[in-house]
Amino acid sequence: MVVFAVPAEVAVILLDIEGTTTPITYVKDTLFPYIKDNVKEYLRAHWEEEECQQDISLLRKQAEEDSNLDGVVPIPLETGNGEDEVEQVIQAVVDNVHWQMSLDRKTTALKQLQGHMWRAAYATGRMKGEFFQDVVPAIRKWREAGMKVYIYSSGSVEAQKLLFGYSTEGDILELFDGHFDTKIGHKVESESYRRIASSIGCSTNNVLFLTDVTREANAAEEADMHVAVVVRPGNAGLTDDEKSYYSLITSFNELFLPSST
Ligand SMILES: CSCCC(=O)C(=O)COP(=O)(O)O
Ligand SMILES: [Mg+2]
Repeated sequence: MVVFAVPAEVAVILLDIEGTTTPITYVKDTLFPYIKDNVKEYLRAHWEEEECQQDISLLRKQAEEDSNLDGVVPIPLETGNGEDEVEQVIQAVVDNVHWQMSLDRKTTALKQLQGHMWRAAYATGRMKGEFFQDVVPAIRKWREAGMKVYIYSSGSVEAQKLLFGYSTEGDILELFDGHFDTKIGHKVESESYRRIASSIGCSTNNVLFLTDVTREANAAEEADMHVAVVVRPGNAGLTDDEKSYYSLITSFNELFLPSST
C-alpha cells in the first residue's frame, strides 16, 4: 500500500466531497437528476417564499454576469403581470438551471438553489448521502488522533450538511469541525484557502487538503497548504505530469499520521 506521511505541522484535514469522500456517480446519477427532474415543480410550489425569491435573484444576477457566454438564458424581472408572466419567469429559471448544469458550473447561485431543493428529498428518505467505504472509519481515526476535520466543497454548506446528516451511515455531522463552500471563494483560487485557514484560526501550512481536482490542489498549494490528490473509481484521469508531481492516494487509509504506530 502506498503511504502518504502527513507532515507533523498538519493539525487540520480539509476534505473535498465529490470524487474524494463521495463517488462522482452519486452526484451525477442521483443528486443532479433530482434537480433536473424537479426544478419546475419546486419553483411553482415555493414561488411566493422569500428563500425561493432570493435564490431567483441570485440566479438572475449570475445570468447577467454570464451574458457573454454561449447559450446563457437570461432571467427576466417579474413585473406583476399575472400568472402567464410568472410561468415565463419560471421557464427561464428552469432553462438557466439546465444550461448551468449541462456545463457542471459551480456558481454559488446554482449551488444554493440545489441545496434548498435537496432538503425535502433527504428529509423524506428519498436520498441518502454516500461515501467510499474507507471514509468514515478514517475520519473517526483522525479525530481520535486529535486532527480537526473540515469540508470544503462547491456544494453549498446546506447541501453538505444534508449529505452528511442523512447518510447511509446515519447522521455523521458530528465528525466535522466546520464547513466551507464557494461563499468563501472559488476552489481554484488560492485566496480561498488563505481565508479558510484564517477562519479556522491556523496557518495554511497546518492544513492538509484532499481533493480529486488538480486545479484545486494547485490553488491550495499556492496558498502553502499541504495537498494530496485523491484517485477514486470514476474520477477524471490525471496526466503523467500530474501523476508524478502530486502525492496521490486511492484511499484515506493511505494517510499515515505522525502519531500513528
Ligand atoms: C453536497 S455537495 C453536492 C455535490 C455538488 O453539488 C458539487 O458541486 C460537489 O463539488 P465538490 O467541490 O465537492 O467536488
Ligand atoms: Mg471534487
